[in-house]
Amino acid sequence: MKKIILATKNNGKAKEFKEIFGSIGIEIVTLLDLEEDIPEIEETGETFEENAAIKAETIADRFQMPVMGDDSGLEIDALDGKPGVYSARYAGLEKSDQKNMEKVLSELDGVEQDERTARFVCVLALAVPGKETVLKRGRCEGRIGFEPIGDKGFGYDPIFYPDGYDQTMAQLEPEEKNRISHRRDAINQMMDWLKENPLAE
Ligand SMILES: O=c1[nH]c(=O)c2ncn([C@@H]3O[C@H](COP(=O)(O)OP(=O)(O)OP(=O)(O)O)[C@@H](O)[C@H]3O)c2[nH]1
Ligand SMILES: [Mg+2]
Repeated sequence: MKKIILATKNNGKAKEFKEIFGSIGIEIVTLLDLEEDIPEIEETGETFEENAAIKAETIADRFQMPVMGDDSGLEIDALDGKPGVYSARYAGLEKSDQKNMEKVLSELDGVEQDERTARFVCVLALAVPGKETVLKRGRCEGRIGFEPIGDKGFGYDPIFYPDGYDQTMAQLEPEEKNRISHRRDAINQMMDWLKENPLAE
């Protein structure tokens, strides 16, 4: 398999998938690369797994080809796992990374450093027409800071300190983020599965 369709319209994800798969010679095509306009896919699931499957299966049905979907987000322990599956739209439907971070920081007002534990989660779904969808969950543990720092990455990266780092995810070089991220973890698990269960060409 030399080309994979990724059912996303998120530029940050698209870039990371292209970097990671590019390094092993696989081309990633996303919904942002297609000429035709694909309607917004409604994320009606209550779990990352359900939403990743909805995205992958919708596009796999449409093109009758194998498709991967990524549903991901941030789970903050002091907020009982929020924003979770609502990470992209936490501060409203217009999807502003800035506003989402502000909302999280204000909800964590008064919460001390030791209590600010969190993790990024990435669930990858591989949908193949006529087959059962395969799901893999990746994680990256860390803590939420007190202000946004750094301008790399996307989403909540400027307020997330991965365990073992005194820099935020948005201060790390892309290669470093891609080495330790939840997305990398999920991709590694999916690649391992694909080695055991190769798709027919
Ligand atoms: O700082 C971050 N670093 C990451 O590495 C990361 N991965 C996910 N997220 C957050 O979780 C939402 C995904 O929501 P999501 O899976 O529904 O994707 P999306 O709606 O942005 O695009 P699509 O793939 O659905 O088209 C994103 O928007 C971000 O807020 C991240 N934040
Ligand atoms: Mg989404």
